[in-house]
Amino acid sequence: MQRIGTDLCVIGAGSGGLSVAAGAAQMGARVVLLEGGEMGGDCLNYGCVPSKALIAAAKHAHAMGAGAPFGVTPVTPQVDYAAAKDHVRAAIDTIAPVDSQERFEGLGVRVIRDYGRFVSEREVQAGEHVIRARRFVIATGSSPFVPPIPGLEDVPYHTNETIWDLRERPGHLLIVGGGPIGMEMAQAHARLGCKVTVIEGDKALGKDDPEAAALVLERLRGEGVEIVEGVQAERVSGQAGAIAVEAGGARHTGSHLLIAVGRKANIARLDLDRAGVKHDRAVEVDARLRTANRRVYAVGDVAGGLQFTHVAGYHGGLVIRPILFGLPATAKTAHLPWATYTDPELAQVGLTEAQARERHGDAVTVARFDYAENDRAVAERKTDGFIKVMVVKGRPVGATIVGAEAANLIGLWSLAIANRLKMSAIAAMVAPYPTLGELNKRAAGAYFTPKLFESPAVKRVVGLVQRWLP
Ligand SMILES: Cc1cc2nc3c(=O)[nH]c(=O)nc-3n(C[C@H](O)[C@H](O)[C@H](O)COP(=O)(O)OP(=O)(O)OC[C@H]3O[C@@H](n4cnc5c(N)ncnc54)[C@H](O)[C@@H]3O)c2cc1C
Ligand SMILES: NC(=O)c1ccc[n+]([C@@H]2O[C@H](COP(=O)([O-])OP(=O)(O)OC[C@H]3O[C@@H](n4cnc5c(N)ncnc54)[C@H](O)[C@@H]3O)[C@@H](O)[C@H]2O)c1
Repeated sequence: MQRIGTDLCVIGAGSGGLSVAAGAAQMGARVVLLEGGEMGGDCLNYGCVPSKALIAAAKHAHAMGAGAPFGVTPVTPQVDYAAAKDHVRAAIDTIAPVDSQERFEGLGVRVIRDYGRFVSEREVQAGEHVIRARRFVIATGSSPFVPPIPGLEDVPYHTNETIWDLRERPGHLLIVGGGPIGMEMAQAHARLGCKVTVIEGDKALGKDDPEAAALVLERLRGEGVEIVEGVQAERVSGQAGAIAVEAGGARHTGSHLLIAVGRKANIARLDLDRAGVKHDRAVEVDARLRTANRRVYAVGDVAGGLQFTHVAGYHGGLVIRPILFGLPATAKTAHLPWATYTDPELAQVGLTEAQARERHGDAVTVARFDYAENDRAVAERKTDGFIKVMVVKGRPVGATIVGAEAANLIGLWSLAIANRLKMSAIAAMVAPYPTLGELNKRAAGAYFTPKLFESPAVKRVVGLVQRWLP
């Protein structure tokens, strides 16, 4: 057994752990980083990167059949599904060096490729090493939750960890779960030529604004994706190539099955009780991301809040302050955006309209602008969509965008909320013409329109000034 003494031990080399390790090492701390699986974690290997790469391939396939309104004869694309998966692999391989053991060792981090578990309040064991550290950061992420559906264990199924290795194109992909994973994969596979059925126990994209989600679902249905809502998958049967899912009294049959019903925090291997770290289904943290053990922090998916790469990165940046400098830092959530990369994209930051009305009642004004009124959207035939901004006392408290480039557009509202900017600051911005970026400015304009153009007081003032102006 080799004993190592260090300032900081980071457990998990995904989006959160890598942010902490890179920042701390570059600022002079001695850092040990443990990773039991692949460097880069879920996002690089099984999540964001492969999903966005497959979506990109699907977008190309879709475009080949969608040129008619532009005067371009549609053709049925010849999809080589295995080659699309090669593209997915290439995207992962291109990004992998940034998250690699070599790069982190180059930054001065000691990387140990093994799973870690607490053996005391101050020590973690990983293989042949026992690491005693001043501070620990748990950044072990999450894994696909596989529900105990009768029959599932006897049938071949995929999760987000295995679907990227599938090289034969599914004839008919059954997807259980209509959250972001389910819907992104549904549209991508439909566009790559698969028949797709989504079985959703409640409402598909149910965590998002219902009006915006409905627009996405309408598009997916229009592209041939069958979406069955309000029915739980109750039983699974069959074998490779012929699988049946029974749900709500109906039997859905397909060739392949993807389970996408949410995540479970990776805490089972950690022996958290040995460290006095409280946990339920995730590690319990306070607003400063501290656990019940004052030497131990938790960041990212394992901390049980919003489960996104940029949130794990944000957490990582935050905990460096107390760990390195002893300064307090509180995690805020109001400005954290998320996006679902369907076409149209669906993005949210802060409160939805329903949440804003519940919290602020009549004090909320909803400023809205439609893509159909944006000239660039018209030129590109991307007119499906809208932006809604929830405003209280002149400041945005939330924004919902559904439509082309929604994920890019939402960033401005995160900036506004993070810095408590007023709507006047967004209205003062000048966006180049013609861009989708104008949508943000026009939404701010829509907030002021009734105040300026429908106000008798403003009309009276203008009338008065005009009488006296030389
Ligand atoms: C299909 C899919 C698509 C997604 N798309 C997006 C997207 O577009 N945008 C977005 O923001 N988010 C997306 N996400 C979510 C995103 O991947 C996660 O929020 C993010 O990876 C969380 O980072 P993390 O550092 O908390 O955990 P992870 O990235 O999961 O990293 C945790 C690491 O810890 C390791 N580990 C676990 N236990 C131990 C242990 N005991 N000892 C040592 N190592 C351990 C694991 O092997 C893993 O490498 C997607 C997720 C999925 C599944
Ligand atoms: N674009 C992105 O940023 C992105 C993409 C994919 C995933 N993610 C992250 O990964 C997380 C997990 O995604 P997800 O889609 O697996 O989870 P999710 O929890 O968001 O959605 C799962 C869905 O499955 C349904 N469900 C649960 N049990 C069911 C059953 N037995 N039968 C039918 N339906 C059932 C739920 O009602 C829910 O709508 C997301 O919440 C998000 O944080 C992000």
